[in-house]
Amino acid sequence: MRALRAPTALDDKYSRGVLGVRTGSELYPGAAVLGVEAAWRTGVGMVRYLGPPRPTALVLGRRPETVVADGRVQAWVLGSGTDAAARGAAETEILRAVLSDTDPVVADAGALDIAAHGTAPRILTPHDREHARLRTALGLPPPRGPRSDAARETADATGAVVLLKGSETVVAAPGAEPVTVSEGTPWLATAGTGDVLAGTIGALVAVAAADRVPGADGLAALAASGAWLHGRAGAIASSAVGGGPVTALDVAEALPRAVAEVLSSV
Ligand SMILES: NC(=O)C1=CN([C@@H]2O[C@H](COP(=O)(O)OP(=O)(O)OC[C@H]3O[C@@H](n4cnc5c(N)ncnc54)[C@H](OP(=O)(O)O)[C@@H]3O)[C@@H](O)[C@H]2O)[C@@H](O)CC1
Ligand SMILES: Nc1ncnc2c1ncn2[C@@H]1O[C@H](COP(=O)(O)OP(=O)(O)O)[C@@H](O)[C@H]1O
Repeated sequence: MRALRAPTALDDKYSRGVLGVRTGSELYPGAAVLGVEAAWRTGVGMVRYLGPPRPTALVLGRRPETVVADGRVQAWVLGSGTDAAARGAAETEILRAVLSDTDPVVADAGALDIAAHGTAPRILTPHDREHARLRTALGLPPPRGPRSDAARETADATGAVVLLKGSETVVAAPGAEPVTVSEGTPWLATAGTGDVLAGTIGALVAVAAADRVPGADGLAALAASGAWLHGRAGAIASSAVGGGPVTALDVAEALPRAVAEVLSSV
């Protein structure tokens, strides 16, 4: 499966995929802006953002093209900039409904606990600390030994693709050999780049699912491609400032160049 395709004369905004995003909170509104920005910059037909008032206002301020009305989507990003401990009953019910449906889901941060279960095709995107917490909740031992072994075990236990973030990002699909993505720069170790990654992968999944909902192997390939594009965008953003530091928003803004590089090489 090709993770990226350029639009053609036959495309419209719906044929290119619609991504639904439920991220951000009053405490972490910026995470919503970063994920939505990244999704647009990766190339998707439409982004629907559904969240609390403050992040909604900030998302619209930065990206007025974002649709904030509910409606059909081809994939979801859930959880960046949210805290599972602060989630209300109504939001839990909505997330459960999404996770027991059939549209693919990218789950980050505050949605990881709930997305460990569900019938929807799922990509979980923990960093190491979130991964350890998730394993505890699942009754698995703390991660020891190679990160890829632990990620694979978590993928097997949840039935989801597990993308374990770090300087080396591991992508493990249930029952399959994990792959490692090391494209990027240590400058990516800065707040909010994980929120950008979730939006990037969400866009790739929505575009692919507009054609056909991917199976676990396809989802894992899209997750790895998203991690690679995100790493490449970080490297491009740093090069643009002579190899200097980047912010998460810089990474999102560099995504179109990373996408263009890939499309021009095929
Ligand atoms: N702009 C936005 O809106 C952004 C929003 N974001 C959102 O924030 C949410 C939480 O994400 P996260 O990854 O920080 O959470 P988490 O794994 O619970 O880690 C917390 C642990 O870190 C530790 N710790 C704290 N300070 C430390 C220090 N100085 N040096 C070393 N350790 C330190 C601290 O440990 P302790 O204090 O117990 O030692 C604590 O246990 C999540 O929703 C994410 O999406 C982010 O993406 C950023 C941009
Ligand atoms: N030292 C590093 N080298 C390369 N990439 C890194 C490094 N540290 C973190 N990253 C990448 O940066 C992102 C950080 O995500 P995350 O930990 O969720 O941060 P946040 O929650 O602040 O958004 C991930 O994509 C991760 O792979």
